[in-house]
Formats: sequence, structure tokens, C-alpha cells
Amino acid sequence: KVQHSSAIKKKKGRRYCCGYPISIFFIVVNEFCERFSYYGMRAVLVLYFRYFLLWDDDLATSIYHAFVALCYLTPILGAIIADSWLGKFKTIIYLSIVYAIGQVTMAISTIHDITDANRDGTPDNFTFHIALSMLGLILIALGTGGIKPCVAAFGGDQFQEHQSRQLNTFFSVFYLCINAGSLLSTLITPLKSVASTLMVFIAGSGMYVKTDPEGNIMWSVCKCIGFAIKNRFRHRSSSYPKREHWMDWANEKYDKLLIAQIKMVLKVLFLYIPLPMFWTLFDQKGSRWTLQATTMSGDFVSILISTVNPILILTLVPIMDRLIFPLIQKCGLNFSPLKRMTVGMLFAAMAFVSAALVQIEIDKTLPNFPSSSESQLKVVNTYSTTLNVTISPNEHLLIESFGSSADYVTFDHQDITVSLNTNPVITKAFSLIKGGRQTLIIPSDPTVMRDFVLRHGEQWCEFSRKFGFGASYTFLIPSTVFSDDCESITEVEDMKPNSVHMALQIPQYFLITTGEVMFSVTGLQFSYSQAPKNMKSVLQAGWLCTNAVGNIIVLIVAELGKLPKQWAEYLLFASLLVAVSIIFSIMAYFYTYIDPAEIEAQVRKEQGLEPEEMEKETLEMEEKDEDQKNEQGVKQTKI
Ligand SMILES: CC(C)C[C@H](N)C(=O)N1CCC[C@H]1C(=O)O
Repeated sequence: KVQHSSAIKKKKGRRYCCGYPISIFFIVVNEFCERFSYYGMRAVLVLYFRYFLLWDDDLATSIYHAFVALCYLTPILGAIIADSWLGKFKTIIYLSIVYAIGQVTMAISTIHDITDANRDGTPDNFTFHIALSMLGLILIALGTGGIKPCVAAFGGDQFQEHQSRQLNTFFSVFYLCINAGSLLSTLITPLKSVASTLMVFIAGSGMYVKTDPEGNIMWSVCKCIGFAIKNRFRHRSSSYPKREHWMDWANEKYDKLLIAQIKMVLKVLFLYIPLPMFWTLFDQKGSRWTLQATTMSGDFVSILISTVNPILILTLVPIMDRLIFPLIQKCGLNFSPLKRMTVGMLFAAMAFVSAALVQIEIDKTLPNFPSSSESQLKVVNTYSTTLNVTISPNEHLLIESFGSSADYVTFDHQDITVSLNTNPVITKAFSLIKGGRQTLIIPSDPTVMRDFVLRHGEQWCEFSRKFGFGASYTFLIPSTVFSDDCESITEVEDMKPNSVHMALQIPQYFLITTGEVMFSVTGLQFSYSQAPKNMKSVLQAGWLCTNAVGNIIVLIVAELGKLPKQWAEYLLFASLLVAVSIIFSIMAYFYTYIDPAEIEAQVRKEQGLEPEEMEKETLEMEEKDEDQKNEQGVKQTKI
């Protein structure tokens, strides 16, 4: 629509380039920097808990998930501040400052010198470091979460009513920037970039469309809902005529426009109830799937885990937007936002089925550990000849010199007697550990072997071995080791290396990221498009809250413990998500898409009010566009 001689045009304070407001450039770069900082910090958080604060794995993981959940709960606070009090622009500025203070506090908490009085390289006062880092994390959660719904909604505000195509593209580019930021933060040492986030955002100050907050809207909303419920309860007798919607019981006291706006928001929030389940599966990417990767072979564990999702997002978003969705539309299929989100959930469920299949493959190769009532024993022979080892009552093993039994032998009793066919026969009784694995090393015969050391005085030899992931070895070192330059060292494999390659995880990552593109990018667009003008940030916050609840479910599931078989747990989650997506699709079937601006204009008209400035501007703009189209049509006819 914007085909002028100069690609840039200025209209009523808005400047455009190629049909897009220039101001959104600053907003997407701001999001890029913010996510760079956030994901960069998040990537090293568990390591900080584990190796600096010396917390155990469970505590480190729980605090990590609690922090992530908090980051997706604070958007409610940010949205209330923005929509009711400061407006989005000022909220972003002030909360970014809180964010920066949080990052600095966190950085200070990592300097061990502050409390390391005895200079031994470790902090002396852990309480101080823990308190400081918790304060830092709370401030960061307040900052990152608080600005998140405002940035997305503020970006959307830069567009006009008729620019829905550009608006959708904006949200896709916005999502690309999130992932480009997170990808860069894992590849480059996480520089703290909140300061640049703030500077980029302020740089665009003169170009933004800033809508003023409309008083304490959240308080009005709560009072209005409260009144509707009370009034409904007061008129519960059947003698009172029914009203179309329960919110209509607020008609006596509250403005029709406010009631209409609340109805729109509640309808969408109701639709969001099943959505946390998607995030419950998505967030396990960072926990269960990471653990799964550690039981697989391949040298790119950390790279795969931290970069595959953002890389796939960067490729899949353009493919979906430019190819798949237009193609589906060309086939005459109506792939509406809620349908896309349902399909996104099904993709996530498929990702978990794929994870379960990979797990079954892994389980086949994992060592068979003893149950709590069993014991396991492996026998290593460093004697000079092959030995016949009898373990009472009926286990016979033939073990060659400098060899071992093929695998661990399992016993359902603990007391055993081992006999060797040496001359004279040696017999010894042992008591094995319940539920444990032990190795019995038959010592060398003293006539042939002598004591040795690997490095002895001037003598030394070097040897190198490549260890497989997940394997465990015992090395048998003969006394002749120096004369043959370590050639005679024998390796006994106690535990086989992982043999299922990590590349097998790629399908599950591909499926979950395809699901994410359909679910998350669409959800972002949908939340903006279905919200009334003065509650855009609130609905963005509602959307982000689904992620927080998803994280809390992961926390609860982790605390409750796992099913005995990991693949069964994956299948359980996949089935739960399928069930939830069916419920969601039924709810979506009954949802009617709305144009909030149109409804607001209609209510205003019914109330005999003037249309709002923005609406007037949009109408003017639309009229202008119509004129332009007509003009072009005339020109083309002439040609
Ligand atoms: C986990 C990835 C690094 C980022 C992910 N693809 C993503 O973009 N998001 C996950 C939660 C929502 C969204 C975000 O805003 O960070």
C-alpha cells in the first residue's frame, strides 16, 4: 500500500519504511539485546548455583525453574503498571533500570573476593552471596518479566488498524529476534547487554506512537467483575429475566464500553486455561531431554542442547510464514490462529513420542543395574594364567590372564564363596553389598609379578585412551610396563559406552520447535489482536502466565518423582497434551474472532460518543488508502 517515490514517509508523527513504522526497528533490536542478556545469564545460572554456591543438583534445578516461573509471572505486574499508570514506554524504561540493577547485583554476588578473607579462592560467607544473588534474581525477574508484555504490545501499538499483515510479520520478526539474541548469547561469552537494551530503546523515543494509560484500569476491571458477581447473586431468583452474559449484571453501575472490554479479555483468558500444558512439555527440553542427551554418544552435547532450538526457530519461522501458511491458504484451507495453536500442541506431543522412542533405544543399551535386593560382581584376573573361577553355588567363569568376566554377574543373595583352580586351590567367602556393583580383582601370582609404579624415578611411560561417553574402565598395569612403553596396559570395560547417537534427538527438537512456531508465535499475535486497546499488555501478560504455570507444573512433576520408566513418562506427557489439545480445539470451535476496535467503536456509537482519535486517524488512513487504490486502478486501466 505504501508505494511512494521515497520509501520513507512521515504521517502524523509516524515514519514508515517499506510499509513498516521505523520505530519498530528500535523495539525489535531492544528485544534482541534483552533476550541476549536474559538467556546469556540463564545459561550459566545452574552452574553458578552448583559450583559457586555449592548447591546440590536438586536445589540448583528447583531454584532455576522457580526463577524462570517468576520471570513469566511478573509480566502481570508490568502490564498493570503500564496499562493503569505509567504507560508502556515509561514502564519499559523504569523496569529496564531495575533489570540493570539486578544484573549488576548478580554480577557482584559472583565476586568471591568480597568475602574471601583467607584468600583460598572460595567465599567465606555463603549467606552473603546467596542473599545478594537472590536479590539480583528477583530484580532481574521483575525487570525482564515486567517489560516483556509491554515491549510486545508497544510494538503492536506502532501499527494502524488496517496493517494486520504487517502486524503479523512484526510478531514473527520479534520472535526471530528473541531467538537470535538467545543464540548469540550461547555462542559469545554472555556480555551484560541491558545497558545497550535501554539505549537502543531510548534512541527511538521520538518515533514511537505512545498511548497514554487510562487511569487505574485493572482496579476498575476488578471492581466491575466484583459488582457483576454480587449483582447476579442478589438477583438469583428466577423472577428476574436472564441476561445474555453474566458480565451484563454490571450494567447498572458500569460503563458499557468497560463491560464490553472485560468480556473480550475474559473470553481469551478462559481459552488460555489448557495452554500451560504445552509449556510443561516445552520446558522439559532443558531438563529431561538434557539428561537424555548425557546418556547418548556424540561430542556436541552442550552445543546441541543450547543452540538447536533457536537455530531451528530462525529457519522455521520464515519457512512457515512465507511458504507453508500461504500454501495452506492457497489450498483453500482456513488455518486460523487457534487451529495453528492446536496443531502446534500436537507437534509437541509428537516430539515427546519421538523422545520416548529414542529412550527405548537408549534403555536397550544401558547397563542392567541391580535392584535393591540384588548384588552384582565382576571378576578381573591379573594372574599369570587363565583361571577357572567358581562362585558358589553354580556360577562358573573362565577368565583369561589380564581379562575380566564379560559383564557383571547378578546374584539374588549376598553371601558368596569364590574358588580358583590355582595350585593349591584358593577359596574365599565374601559378603556382597545389597543393590550395589563390586569388582573382585584376583591379584597377580607373586612369582611372576613385581610391584611397579607408572612413574618411578627416571622411568616413565605415557599412554592415551579415548573414553566413550558413559563408560567406566579398569586398567591392568603389568610390571613390564616401562620396558614396552606402556604397550602392555590392558583395559577392562566395566560399563559399556553410550551407543545411541545424539543425532537421534534431532527429530524431537525439530517437532517441538515446529510446534513452538505454530503455538507460540501465533499465541503472541492472537493475544495482541484480540485485546481491547487499553488492555493489550494485560492480555500479553495473561499469555506469558501460561508459560509460568507450565514451569510450575514441571517443578511439581520433578518433586513428585518419575515413573519407573522414562519412556513411559514421555508417553504420558504426550498423551496428556493430546487430551488437552482436544479440549482446546473444542473451546476454540466455540470462540468467535473479534475486532476489538470495531466492537469498541460500536459501543461508543450506541452510547452516542465520538470515535477516538486513533480510530479517526485509522478511518482517515483507510479512506486515503482506498483513494490511492482507486487512483492506481484508474492509472492501470489507462495503461
Ligand atoms: C528456549 C529458546 C532459547 C527460546 C525459545 N525458542 C523462545 O523463543 N521462547 C521460549 C519462551 C517464549 C520465548 C521467549 O520469549 O523467550
